[in-house]
Amino acid sequence: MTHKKVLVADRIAKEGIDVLRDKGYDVDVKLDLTEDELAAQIAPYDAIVVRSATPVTRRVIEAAENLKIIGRAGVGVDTIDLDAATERGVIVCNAPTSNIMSAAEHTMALMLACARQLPQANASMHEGKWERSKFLGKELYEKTLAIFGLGRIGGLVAERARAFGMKIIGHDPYCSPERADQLGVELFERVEDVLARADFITVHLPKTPETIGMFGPEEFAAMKDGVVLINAARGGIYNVKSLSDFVAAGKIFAAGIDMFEEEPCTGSPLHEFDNVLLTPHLGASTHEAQVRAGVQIAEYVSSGLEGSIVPTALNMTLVPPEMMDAVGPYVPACQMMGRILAQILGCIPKTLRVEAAGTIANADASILVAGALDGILAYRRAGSVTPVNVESVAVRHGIKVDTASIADADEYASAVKVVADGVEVGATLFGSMQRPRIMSLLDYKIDIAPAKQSLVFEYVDAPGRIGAIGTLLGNEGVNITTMQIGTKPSEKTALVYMNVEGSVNDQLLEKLSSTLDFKNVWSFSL
Ligand SMILES: NC(=O)c1ccc[n+]([C@@H]2O[C@H](COP(=O)([O-])OP(=O)(O)OC[C@H]3O[C@@H](n4cnc5c(N)ncnc54)[C@H](O)[C@@H]3O)[C@@H](O)[C@H]2O)c1
Ligand SMILES: O=C(O)[C@H](O)COP(=O)(O)O
Repeated sequence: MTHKKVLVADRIAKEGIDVLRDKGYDVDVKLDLTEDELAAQIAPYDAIVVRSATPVTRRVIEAAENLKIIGRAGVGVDTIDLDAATERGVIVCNAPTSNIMSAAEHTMALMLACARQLPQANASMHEGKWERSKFLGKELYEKTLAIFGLGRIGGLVAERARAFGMKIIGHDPYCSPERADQLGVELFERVEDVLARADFITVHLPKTPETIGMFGPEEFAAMKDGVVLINAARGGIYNVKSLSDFVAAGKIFAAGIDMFEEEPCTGSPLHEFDNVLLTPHLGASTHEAQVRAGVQIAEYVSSGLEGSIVPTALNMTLVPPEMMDAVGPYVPACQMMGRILAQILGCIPKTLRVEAAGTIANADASILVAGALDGILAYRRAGSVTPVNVESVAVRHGIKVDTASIADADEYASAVKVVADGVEVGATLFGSMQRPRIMSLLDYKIDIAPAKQSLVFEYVDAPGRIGAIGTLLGNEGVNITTMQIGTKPSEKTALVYMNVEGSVNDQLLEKLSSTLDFKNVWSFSL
């Protein structure tokens, strides 16, 4: 009998490797492979386990003929090409709670070390000096700590900082007021309001296009003189060049940096300063975190290889066969509807209702809710929403969820409707590939297979509107590939859903809105 093969490409705890071997897998540990070497050797493996040192690139994934699952023994998956994995049907999962306590404790260690100048004092002692007056520090007590990103690690840091008597403020557009209250954090909507108030600032954000470079010259200038800055999240959230300029100018008392844009990092402008405490990505480097990460990822990888639920799958939700048969094909449709609602609402909704109708009316709706919530939160979260974490994710974001079973799906065999803060979208599946098709939007009846990019217009119905939209888009080089019109005769309004190709930007949307008198115009990227 041939055994499934697992490649462990980064250092993980022996306990994790033991779990994989005990389950009967052939486990090879090959460390420090280059991309070329990994691409050349990956073909026979069913699974690969990595940390942050070994990127799993598109090239590696495309060379992986048997790969079913990529396991990240830790939190961040920014070194894994999620799109390439999803395209190839390869599950990507992580161990998102394994090292958060260690990362939070490392953050506190950096804060205290910065505040009391411990590295400088230690270096001075090792040089045989006794310089008591040189190292005058700051207390944490009664200082204001600003936390950017109030997720798992940000929350743990808030709890710990409270024990030091700090006042805690924060910014996280996706954190509910209830969670902020629970954590004792005063939330601010605007970044600049937080910057001006903080004595200490720590970031616990994922690496996204929004967060990379989130702190540049303007933000540093808006901070208090003598601020202490910590980054144990991802390199580049503080722009390194401008951070070093502000350290050089004496604006910043100290900085504690655990993460770098390029790793390994053995030289940077920050290396010049004694009051910048640098650690080589050590947030998760504790015995306890490594055992947890190794064992958890081994269990999840095994679940994936055996076809069971992988609770932390980031790019797909695996469900048991009986559930999958009934509602599984609706998961992508629910994710798509969630993404549409997120783009209409522009914020996380307070209420979410999922109605399953027709032949799926009596199936377990948790997977549909998970799909819808996953879509709504898709742009913001590091993790995915699955039936396993759906309840806690909803509570964490302050979303009240309810579900309904409707026996009759009108002219369809089955359908799902998702309503967020009163905004409705419905979909059914069509064809042998069971592709999602939107059948209603904002209670307008339509019937369209959504493309990657679409424009939606709601307006008071009158002759010539579609022609005018078409002419304007044509003039701007935007091609309409399909469209559907829905009307509400009683309100004398209409909605047109257009799949489009070409460059749709804010200027074009503004031009459309100002030239033609619409009730609403939306651009969706799916
Ligand atoms: N130093 C280490 O070794 C180490 C260890 C573990 C995790 N990490 C990193 O720490 C970071 C946080 O991890 P986590 O597990 O707490 O993640 P998380 O997903 O639980 O929390 C991230 C939070 O950031 C918020 N957020 C997203 N975009 C935002 C924005 N533009 N502005 C404000 N808030 C925003 C999200 O709403 C969320 O609450 C990640 O980058 C992770 O990779 C580092
Ligand atoms: O995202 C993470 O889990 C941390 O950054 C730790 O990364 P590591 O496993 O490479 O130490």
